[in-house]
Amino acid sequence: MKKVEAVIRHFKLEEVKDALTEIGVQGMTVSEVRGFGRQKGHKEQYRGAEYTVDFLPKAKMEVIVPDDQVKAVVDTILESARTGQIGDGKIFVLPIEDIIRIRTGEAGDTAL
Ligand SMILES: Nc1ncnc2c1ncn2[C@@H]1O[C@H](COP(=O)(O)OP(=O)(O)OP(=O)(O)O)[C@@H](O)[C@H]1O
Ligand SMILES: [Mg+2]
Repeated sequence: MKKVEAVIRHFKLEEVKDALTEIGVQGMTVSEVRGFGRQKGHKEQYRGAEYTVDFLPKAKMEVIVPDDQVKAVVDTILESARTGQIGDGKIFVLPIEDIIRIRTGEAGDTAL
């Protein structure tokens, strides 16, 4: 299992969620984050306003999927989150050791 973590633009959240749901993703966690990429200190557009602050608000999406679904998930995020402008975000893929469904105690793949 892998965790696909994507830092994306807020306004893309629904579109990315819908696209991932369509390819069979069963669950996800979303949070509000702030960060910067390689244009640190430069101006970037956010909801029509220009920001010069170091930390820009972004949305972070976390999805745990079986190894054989990682490529489809990454490709889907690439397609649905991209505008082509700087600040589109980034995708991180991390190994996941285990996952346990609290209600039933099921572990591993069956707990996804
Ligand atoms: N190396 C990194 N480590 C952790 N978070 C990062 C890293 N790079 C980017 N991020 C996160 O992703 C968000 C968006 O990054 P961004 O898309 O600006 O990356 P970039 O490398 O500057 O690419 P681009 O040139 O397309 O802007 C940042 O605000 C930050 O939250
Ligand atoms: Mg950037």
